[in-house]
Amino acid sequence: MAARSARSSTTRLLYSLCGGGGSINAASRSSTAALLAGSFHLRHFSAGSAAAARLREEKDVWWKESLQKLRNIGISAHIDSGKTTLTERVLYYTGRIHEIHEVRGKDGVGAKMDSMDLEREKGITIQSAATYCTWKDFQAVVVKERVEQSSNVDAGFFTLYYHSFKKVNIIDTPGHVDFTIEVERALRVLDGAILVLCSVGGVQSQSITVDRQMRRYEVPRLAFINKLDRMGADPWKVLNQARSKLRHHSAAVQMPIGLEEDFKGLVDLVNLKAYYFHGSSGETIVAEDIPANLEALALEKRRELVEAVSEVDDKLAEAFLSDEPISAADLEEAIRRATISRKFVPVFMGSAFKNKGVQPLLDGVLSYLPCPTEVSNYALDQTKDEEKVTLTGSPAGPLVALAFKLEEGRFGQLTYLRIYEGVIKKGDFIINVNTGKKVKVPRLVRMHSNEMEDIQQAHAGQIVAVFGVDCASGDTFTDGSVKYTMTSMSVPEPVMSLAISADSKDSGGNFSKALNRFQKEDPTFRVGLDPESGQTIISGMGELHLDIYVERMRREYKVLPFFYSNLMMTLTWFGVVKVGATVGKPRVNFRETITQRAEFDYLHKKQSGGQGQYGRVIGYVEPLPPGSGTKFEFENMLVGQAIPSNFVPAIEKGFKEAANSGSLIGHPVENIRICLTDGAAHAVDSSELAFKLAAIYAFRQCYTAAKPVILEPLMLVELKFPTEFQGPVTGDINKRKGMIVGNDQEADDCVITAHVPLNNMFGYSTALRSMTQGKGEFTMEYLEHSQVSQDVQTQLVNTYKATKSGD
Ligand SMILES: Nc1nc2c(ncn2[C@@H]2O[C@H](COP(=O)(O)OP(=O)(O)OP(=O)(O)O)[C@@H](O)[C@H]2O)c(=O)[nH]1
Repeated sequence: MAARSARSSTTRLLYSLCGGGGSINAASRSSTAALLAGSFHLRHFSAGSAAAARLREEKDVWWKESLQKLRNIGISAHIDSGKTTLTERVLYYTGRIHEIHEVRGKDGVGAKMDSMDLEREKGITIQSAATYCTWKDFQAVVVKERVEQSSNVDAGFFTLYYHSFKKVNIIDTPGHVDFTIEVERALRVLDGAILVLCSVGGVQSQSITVDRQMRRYEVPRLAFINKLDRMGADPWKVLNQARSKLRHHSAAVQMPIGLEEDFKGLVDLVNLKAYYFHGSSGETIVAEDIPANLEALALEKRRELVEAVSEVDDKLAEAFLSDEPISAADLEEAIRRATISRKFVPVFMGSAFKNKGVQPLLDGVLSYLPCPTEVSNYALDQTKDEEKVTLTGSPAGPLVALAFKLEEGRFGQLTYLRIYEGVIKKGDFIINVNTGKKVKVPRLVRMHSNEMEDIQQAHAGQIVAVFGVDCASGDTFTDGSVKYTMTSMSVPEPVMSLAISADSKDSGGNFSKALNRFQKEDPTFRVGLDPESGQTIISGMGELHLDIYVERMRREYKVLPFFYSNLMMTLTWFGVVKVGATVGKPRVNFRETITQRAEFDYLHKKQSGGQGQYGRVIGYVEPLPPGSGTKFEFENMLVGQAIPSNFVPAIEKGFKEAANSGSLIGHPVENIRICLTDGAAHAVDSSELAFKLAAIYAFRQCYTAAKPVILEPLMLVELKFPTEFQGPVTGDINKRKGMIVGNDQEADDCVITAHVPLNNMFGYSTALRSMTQGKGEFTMEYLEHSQVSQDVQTQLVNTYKATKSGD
């Protein structure tokens, strides 16, 4: 009897190692899924507590090894660099998909990671998509142990197999700056990244933005120079641009064999071997000696690589300086150390579209990017005044997981989680530390683009999704034994707004459902109400961003939105709004601020009949120093009991409310500090309401004296067009009150960088197309809010007054 219970506890342990699904017999069968996932696999056992202890040890080793073989990476880049095309190849070579489909390919299927219809139609990525794959290094370890008979244990053998592959979780992110939040949240939870660069376009504006984001989240990265098959491909020029524009300390780890139409393969500069990619989809790699005509160049480039790595790696520097031969293994290790410590960016090359160079890049991901335990992550302990706690990244620790992305689906909310510590199992109760709510995990899945695979458990280092758990993006979950939160990601402020309403009462329900869902999923998409007109205002990161949501409303919620017309302008809304719909000019998100200190002394008094109101506030407003990072500051400088302290929060609330709408054009007032120095209260008539009103009126009283100004979003615009059109394009930028800050020549193209007010950029894609016979392209991203000129301010104030008096 005793023996049986000992056996059953070991059975349970093994059973849970197998994922808890099915019986032991079922688990012992060679299931492909289990092999792919990398799992324990039991053949036979008959053992007791000694065996259980042994298994526990084995389990620890397995966790450690499994984590060492895991990579969580993102693929980010400028628009159209080939991120989705590259990911499609990765999925194909790793066996996740069985056919390659192109972005906007002739077969009309589209790439796996662009699963939304809109993405496939437009050929752009809108939402980041997650997937995972396994690559090389299959391991089958057999543990065979004889267990002797003892008082409570049967004699016998157990044989334990475990298998594991190197695994890569990948997030493919959009390139367009309007969807930058998708890049932001992916990078927040990833351990490494591939920065894709176009071998013709080089380092473009959005490459600089995503590189900055990678820097912000301290993400080690590899660069992949894609499209070597294109005319004008010049990887060495792009490498130099990465050094100068991105300040990368980098060197190539490969060099091309031929370029453009003659691009045939790559020389691996670490191993000094040439690789060619044969087969209909480049699946067969043939390694050969370096072609004789490239040998000298390959040696020179290898030396360049060794020198660059030696500059940031002492161990390699020692060997390099003493002129010792440097083996491939030593060089690989040094590159790994330098990349993980973010001192070096190894540069890979290839053509995703022509199926060349993708497998060596995948090898590079495993060789040079960190596994989850090599990246330090920390949380804030809410029980110790937000003290920083370094997370071990071990599955043995308490559960700590960050919800970094939400999607509302037919079956409820799908929440993407990055697990930083511990294990999460289906059916577990977990605590949302931000809300204090305890929730059950009804379903745990692993994502493969828009497909899901149910799993029973997931451990530290993994990226999974849970179904039916209500939470906000950025919430932290634990098992309740700790109260940690992860710092959240940086969310940019929306720069553009649009008034919108449903076409009929019938679609009103769907209209608000759609708005609620989009707002919850995307922190850069906001919905508000214009207090004066009562219109619903949607705000986002740009025209394309708002356009995509309007189109999704039509398709997914069957709402035909009606746009209010401010200026009765009919715009062709990126070709989406048809039937001549009247579209109001989208509103730019202006802000107001003050330029000098102004005093206030306001008494709000109503003492005739009924309950009286009495509150006096005295103090001053002043501009916050530039770059202070705070938008609104309130300082209570009261000494003594002129105003009882219980009224101070109401005063702060009043000032905050007043600052929501400045009196110049009704936009929020920012960069302002309010100091309350004195005041007066009445024993009977003072109330929170009286003081709140006093603060609102005090703000209005002193606002003009504080010399308010209007700020507008200024955009960083990058234009590329054939040089012959330089005259009209630069003339047009000047007309739009833009300031040209960079002018470069790239082959036959002119590349101009300019700062232009967003308010003057509406309809620019159409204008540029007609100025350049459709050959020009541009990207635009938010730079800063800057003060408008005096004449623009007068014009805006007059328009605001006219609208108000017309209401
Ligand atoms: N010639 C050539 N074209 C490529 C290569 N890689 C991608 N393309 C093409 O470039 C275009 C853009 O490719 P995508 O994979 O959608 O680029 P992306 O970076 O994912 O695009 P966004 O996510 O919308 O920014 C498509 O037409 C691809 O077929 C390449 O290696 N060579």
